Amino acid sequence: MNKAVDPVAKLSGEIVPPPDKSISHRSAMFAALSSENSIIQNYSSAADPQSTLECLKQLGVEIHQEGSTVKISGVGRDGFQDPEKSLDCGNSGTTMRLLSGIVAGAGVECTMIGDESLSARTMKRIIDPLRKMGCKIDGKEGIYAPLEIHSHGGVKGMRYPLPIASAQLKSCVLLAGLFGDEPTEVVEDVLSRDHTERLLQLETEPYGSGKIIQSSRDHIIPQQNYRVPGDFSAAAFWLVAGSIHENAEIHLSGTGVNPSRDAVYHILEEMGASFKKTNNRLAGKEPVSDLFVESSDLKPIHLDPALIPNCIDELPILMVAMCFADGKSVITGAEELRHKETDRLSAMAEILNLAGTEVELQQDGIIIQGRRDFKPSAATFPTYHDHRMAMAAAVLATKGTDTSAITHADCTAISYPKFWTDLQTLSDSAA
Ligand SMILES: O=C(O)C1=C[C@@H](OP(=O)(O)O)[C@@H](O)[C@H](O)C1
Ligand SMILES: C=C(OP(=O)(O)O)C(=O)O
Repeated sequence: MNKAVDPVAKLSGEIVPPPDKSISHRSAMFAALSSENSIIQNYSSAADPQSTLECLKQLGVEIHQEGSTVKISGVGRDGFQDPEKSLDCGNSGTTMRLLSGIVAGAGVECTMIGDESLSARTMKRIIDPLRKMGCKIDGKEGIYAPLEIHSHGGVKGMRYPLPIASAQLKSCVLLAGLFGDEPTEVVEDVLSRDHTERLLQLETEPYGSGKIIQSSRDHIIPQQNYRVPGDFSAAAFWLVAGSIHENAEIHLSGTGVNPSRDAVYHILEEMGASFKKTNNRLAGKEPVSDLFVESSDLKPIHLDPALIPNCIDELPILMVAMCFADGKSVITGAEELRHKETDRLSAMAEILNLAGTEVELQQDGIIIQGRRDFKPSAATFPTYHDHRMAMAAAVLATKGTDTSAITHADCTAISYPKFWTDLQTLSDSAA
């Protein structure tokens, strides 16, 4: 389905961002792992976190969903059943990489599958460490889904310096580590999102500029009773939309502002964006605030590569902001973008090019020549079925010279089912 996006003269109103995707996945998996029952409020209705619930049900976990409230009866580490069919992770890398840590650790006999995009994403990063821990796991051509997982003689704890700054890899190893008699220590030099350590209340200690996180069979897995915060990664589309429109005032209530996720807030502020953060509070272990953004003049930036893991999913929309910052902006150290739902570096270069921005694509980044008075050309923007490409292209198109089309627009349901309605709400309230 193509979606037409018209230029918008003004953007204003209040948005409640969708429930956080990363936290929703984890809340369900950790609730299942716990020996107690949990009630999770504001669980995401997006396709990816729903894939996680379906997989857990296949593993014998009792789950009742009423609206956005999800009740999960914990089965404990040893209560997972061998599923009758393959575990379908859909489009969700987080489901496949985190759940594989649990099922491989538990020695559940199963096959994990995904859609075309997920089946083309490397799983080598999790297969290698899981094998070192004694888990039995194999993939197509050794590195892709379907993943075949078998029972084994027990998980061996290990010390694991992370070779990639990836929260999915970190979480996978820590989750498998929960099944080992000896501790597993994950050494993280470059800090990535820390929801797993927070929500499981794992022991962490500082180590150089990073930290060491520990898991083992002795660790008691806490109940997961809380309200999932609004998704900062979804809110980021409106932070940028509000910054680049001359006539914008957007309120984003109940947005998660975990410091390991909110780098783009600070990057945009450094670029000159005008934000306010109020009503700071906690939802369970996670910080939440109400955010406000209004029109601003953006300056270009050379992004510090150390910040990349803390804004990895926001880089596509940050590239859109860079198109409106007067001068040359540079992103380096972002090769991981090539391993997402699509190659997000190439796809964004194509989208920005079609809009008329001068870009230079590099192996690990992009150089963008921005202009304060930039008027994106109307175009049919390809998304490669990638939700973040679709939403970034849509925000760009709201500044266009004429009506644009966004291809495969329904892919926004992967993380943000109400995206198109929210865009309409912000555009209508300006009429
Ligand atoms: O742990 C998570 O919930 C996620 C980690 C990130 O992936 P990597 O760990 O591969 O960087 C991110 O891109 C993804 O959307 C969600
Ligand atoms: C990369 C993403 O998710 P996942 O890896 O879970 O598919 C994303 O949501 O941008």
